[in-house]
Amino acid sequence: MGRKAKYNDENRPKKGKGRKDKRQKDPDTVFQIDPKNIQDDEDETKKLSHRQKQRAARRRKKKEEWKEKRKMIKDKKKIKKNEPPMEETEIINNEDVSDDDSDFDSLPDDNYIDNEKTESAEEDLDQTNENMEQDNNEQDMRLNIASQDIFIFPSDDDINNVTSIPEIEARVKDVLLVLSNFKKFREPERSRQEYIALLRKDLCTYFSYNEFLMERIMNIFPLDELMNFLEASETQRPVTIRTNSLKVRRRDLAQALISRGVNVDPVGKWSNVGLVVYSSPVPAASSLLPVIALAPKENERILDLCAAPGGKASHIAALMKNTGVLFANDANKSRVNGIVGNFHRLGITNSIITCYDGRIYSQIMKGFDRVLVDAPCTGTGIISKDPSVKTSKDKVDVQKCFTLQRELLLTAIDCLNTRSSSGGYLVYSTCSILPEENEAVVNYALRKRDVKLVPTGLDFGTEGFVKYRQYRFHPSLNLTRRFYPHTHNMDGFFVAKLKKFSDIIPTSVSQTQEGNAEMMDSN
Ligand SMILES: C[S@@+](CC[C@H](N)C(=O)[O-])C[C@H]1O[C@@H](n2cnc3c(N)ncnc32)[C@H](O)[C@@H]1O
Repeated sequence: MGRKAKYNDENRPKKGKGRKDKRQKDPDTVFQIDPKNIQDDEDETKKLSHRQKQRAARRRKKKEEWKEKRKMIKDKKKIKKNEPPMEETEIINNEDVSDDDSDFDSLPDDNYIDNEKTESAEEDLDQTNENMEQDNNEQDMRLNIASQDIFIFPSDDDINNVTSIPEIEARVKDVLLVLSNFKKFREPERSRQEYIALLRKDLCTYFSYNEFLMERIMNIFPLDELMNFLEASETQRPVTIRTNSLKVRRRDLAQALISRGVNVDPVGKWSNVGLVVYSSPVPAASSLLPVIALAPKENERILDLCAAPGGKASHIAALMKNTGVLFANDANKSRVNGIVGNFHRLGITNSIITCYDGRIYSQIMKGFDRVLVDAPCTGTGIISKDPSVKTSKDKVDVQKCFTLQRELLLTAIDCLNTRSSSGGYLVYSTCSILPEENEAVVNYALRKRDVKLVPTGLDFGTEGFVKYRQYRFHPSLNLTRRFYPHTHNMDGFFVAKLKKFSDIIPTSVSQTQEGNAEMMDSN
């Protein structure tokens, strides 16, 4: 017997182990930036390989050298001040070389201070003690750091000849720690860029990315979020299915699946057709988002410009309740055949399926109430599904993608009917997380056509970038939404919704805007 699906029942009593146990857990973050996690040398030596021990020895040696340097600098300062009498200087030096704080407290003062000394000598002594105390505090602070495992920047040989993944993992943790408090943990002669470059190299090895894509991803996220994203992209997102509301209600579908032993749950309050499946392979929750944002209405004329294999188009048809007309287009003929098959199976009867290059669609047909552009992209949001993205995408791929995306988006806008009584809306989406394919493409369309961004209607997701590195986008780009595997437990995705106001094609564009666009082009 399956279990009954109960919706709208928030107070359902908690049951013991069961399907909830199969929920995908949050990603385990191996890399945590926590100074407390640093081992001292002794602990470390117990677990280390031969090469690691050699490195640890070099670290200790370097530490000693640092201590010596500090001591010399301090001694010089003392001499400059010309304060303490000889024996006190010795005491200071003794204390100075000691690693044990208790040395200072236990100094037999009386044995070292001549009772015959003048008042001014006593004042000198007070001053010296004060200095010593200060030095002591400083040293305490230093020792706190020294008692931890200070990360010594590796030599080129060490960088290039890492032999094991645990070594890389340890080094990534160390570098993250240094970067988390750069002033405190850096080596003075090393720049932040050097640590970042080392981190990038190690992350590429650890997670198997090429340097190009890793650099792009590192530009998007702060370090702690970066690690979460990389970890989350190693794990497949939960499978989500959409109820075909043309044939069945979600409640009945869930019941049918549960009675066949499939573990399902509603995907979330934001969708009334999605079900999360806890043990099988198919599309992700993010694919529901663009259609929810498009908000198709009955009896409208709607275009899905890049529709194959028809996942989102069939969702649109269902929301239209098989009324109006849905044009489902794709440039790829064999993929178009997939749409035909899927539409038959799903009982969709309001559609016309076409196979054109989307970039010329406005020359074939126009006057749509709504258009969806679910654009072809680099797929950097779905790395967990297609890990080849990690190594196969380069600068040229990104350029090719955003050039095509811009052209498709402009044509899609031209296909929209400005005078539509119910619509005039367009949704642009990608499964990429790169701003070049998302905010920059939409920003380009804002300059080239008479359109404005409007809220997506999705009440979750993070805001699109208005600023990204040195680039500045139109402030309304904050209305677009980004979705990430590590924050929303779904594939990486981008959704923007635009409203068209007229067929006017703006000609004059401010220099700054053009400048930004050129920067994105040359990026
Ligand atoms: C992200 S997929 C679309 C997925 C689809 N919306 C769905 O939900 O099933 C992008 C699609 O764009 C199509 N495509 C690529 N270049 C195109 C072009 N110039 N015109 C129209 N479609 C194109 C690809 O064949 C691919 O099927």
